[in-house]
Amino acid sequence: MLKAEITKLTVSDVRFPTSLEQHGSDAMHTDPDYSVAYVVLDTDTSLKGYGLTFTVGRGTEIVVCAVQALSTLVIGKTLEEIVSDFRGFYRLLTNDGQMRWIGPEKGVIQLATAAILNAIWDMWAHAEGKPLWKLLVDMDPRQLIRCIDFTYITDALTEQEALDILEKANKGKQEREDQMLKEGYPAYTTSCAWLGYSDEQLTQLCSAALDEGWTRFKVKVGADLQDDIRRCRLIRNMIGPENKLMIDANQRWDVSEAISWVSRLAEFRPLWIEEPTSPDDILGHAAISKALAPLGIGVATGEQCHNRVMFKQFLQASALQFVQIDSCRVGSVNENLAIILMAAKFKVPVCPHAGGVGLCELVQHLILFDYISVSASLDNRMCEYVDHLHEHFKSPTVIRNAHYIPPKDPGFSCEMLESSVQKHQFPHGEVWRRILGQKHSPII
Ligand SMILES: C[C@H](O)[C@@H](O)[C@@H](O)[C@H](O)C(=O)O
Ligand SMILES: [Mg+2]
Repeated sequence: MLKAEITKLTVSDVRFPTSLEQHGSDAMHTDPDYSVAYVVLDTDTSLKGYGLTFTVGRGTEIVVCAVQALSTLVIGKTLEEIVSDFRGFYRLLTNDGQMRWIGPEKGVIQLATAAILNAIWDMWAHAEGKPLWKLLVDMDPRQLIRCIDFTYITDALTEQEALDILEKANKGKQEREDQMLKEGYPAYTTSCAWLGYSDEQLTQLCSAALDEGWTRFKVKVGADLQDDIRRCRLIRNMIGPENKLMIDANQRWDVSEAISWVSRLAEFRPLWIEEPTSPDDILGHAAISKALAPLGIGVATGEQCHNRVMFKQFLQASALQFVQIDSCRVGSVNENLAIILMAAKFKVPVCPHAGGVGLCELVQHLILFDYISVSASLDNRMCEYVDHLHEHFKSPTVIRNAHYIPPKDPGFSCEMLESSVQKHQFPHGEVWRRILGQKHSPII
């Protein structure tokens, strides 16, 4: 299977009209249509690879274009050539002498890189007949290290240190894998409290979630302080003093505003404030972290953090207390391995971001790897879950008692149902023809 040669890359613009019901809405993204640039790699054998990157609607066509631009670097390669020097292949994609100018390693081009590399990892896991988390867990630490590009991060984490972290975590690995298979990985839910939901909806969804066994809840904040106070009070009263509450402002504030706004919400005892300000403002996050620490509130960020270099600086500056890796924002598994290992070195918990379509499916593999092979801890750790659009995936996430149950099917859980892809293609799929055909649609 490793000898398979990639013969074709197909990329589609697939969008779901979630904005019609305000699913996924926050203080900055008030009308997201959860979307993906969806990649299918064909080979000269029956082996295929499926990958995606997440977007929120308009602009997905630009990511599709970037994937097409990168495709020339992929077609004609065998899986073996790629994975036997995965670090080299990562650099080939991210350091093309001309295309790196439109990055480097950030923005649209990095989203496109993620979609392609996610498809390669999916193909590799398929070739080995394992779910991706298991492929990673079983991999020799030296081989894992050879998948990572350490350029620009050796002042924070050397290859030797990364290897030491992995080797140290060898102890107890089997027990942790067994525990995960039995109990699953702890999750929190965001889908009760999107910003555009009414108080009635919030109450109803939160009460249903409590019935299902959820104990950790995230609430969107940042548009209006009085609304935030009312909504946080409502949720805290419903979930009681013991359950966990997190708040997420999606980059809405300046630094001093973030500190004063969150101080007003401190009475509801949020565990963290997520993305309080610009995702690029490392020193701003450090100032917010310092100001909120006495209130027992941490800072979480990562869903729009460009790359490992940014994460390095966040960690070096003590600018975050929760690392929110994202399976589609940075350079796929390769770059997330670097981030997970840096977080371990700095002893900061990883709590992945998954608010989007497909993000839960993908990131569960990475957090299972983090627990089994790196951190060996569940302290202050949980993985985000949103209850939207799983029905479009061939191997959707399985949640039991508010825990992610490890996927068993081979691959990276990226494959979507062909019928879903067809129907939701933008703008010619049946769903969009219908919506765009209606005059005065809120989406146009
Ligand atoms: C537009 C999206 O739904 C975001 O609001 C979402 O990813 C969010 O920040 C999250 O943390 O889940
Ligand atoms: Mg968020």
